[in-house]
Amino acid sequence: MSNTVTEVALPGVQKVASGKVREIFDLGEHLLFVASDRISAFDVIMPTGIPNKGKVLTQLSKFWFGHLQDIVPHHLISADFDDLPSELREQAPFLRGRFMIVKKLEMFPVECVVRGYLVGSGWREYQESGSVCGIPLPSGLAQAQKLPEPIFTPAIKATDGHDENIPFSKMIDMIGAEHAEALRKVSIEIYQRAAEHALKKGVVIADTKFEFGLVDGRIVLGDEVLTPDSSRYWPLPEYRTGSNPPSYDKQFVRDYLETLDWDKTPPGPELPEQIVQGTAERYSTCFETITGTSLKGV
Ligand SMILES: N#Cc1c(N)ncnc1-c1cnn(Cc2cccc(F)c2)c1
Repeated sequence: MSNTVTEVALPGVQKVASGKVREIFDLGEHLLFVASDRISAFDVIMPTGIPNKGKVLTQLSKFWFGHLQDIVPHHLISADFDDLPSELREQAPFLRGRFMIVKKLEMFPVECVVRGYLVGSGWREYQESGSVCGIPLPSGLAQAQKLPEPIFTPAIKATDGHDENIPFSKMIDMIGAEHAEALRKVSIEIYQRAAEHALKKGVVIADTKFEFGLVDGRIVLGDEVLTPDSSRYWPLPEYRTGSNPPSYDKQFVRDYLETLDWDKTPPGPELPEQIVQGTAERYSTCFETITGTSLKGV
């Protein structure tokens, strides 16, 4: 049977939000943030899941929340199975390792993107204008080159689901100068801390996206954080400038899809078992490399 994955449904709890690969449910005082094994490539969700992907991304978020909590408070309350309500422990054992019980935040309607390397839409914009999101950059930079300093390029979720870059001035209009400047500062600080840690482990975190909210007027880090779904992870040994470096986690899937006569529109094609297993191994290796611990027992 193919390892297909459907949206998570949970008995007795209301779903309040869903993304490509994650769902949020209302537990009353808190929220339940669930990561599925779904994987997307070229912005299309594949019908075949990657075993343990949701567990890896959840446990990576838990690691990074702890690693960064001296800089910024976070919304994670617990990722321990024993802390789930009893009816969920009994009826949804598949949640083990892939959920977070989180505080309810008053979310800012802005995605806080930090770019440390010149790649993707940033590279394309730089080639045309010498700047990224209106931020001028030195001339002569190569594709995937490390930027002199990380840049903050906020975005909003467009109606078609894609991220739309906005100028910092619009972020100020949306949430006020005090919060906009505070989010820019803390986003760059936590990206730098994480990127430095990852580089020591042989992983380049090229860019990432944070989401924040407020609790009692205080800024709190929400969503997932510094996962391969919210960030570009590159293996350092394969990192080169001048082309798009291979993705730590998704390269097997991307390379396989490029061999198909597929027009990159939904539905995505089923993934062969060897691609699934190879990708699952990349995710678990990524977790062990970044955290220095094993997923076994989670
Ligand atoms: N995190 C968080 C969070 C929180 N702690 N409190 C209140 N709201 C949110 C919240 C609401 N939507 N999102 C985006 C999002 C993320 C993941 C999956 C989705 F479907 C949608 C985040």
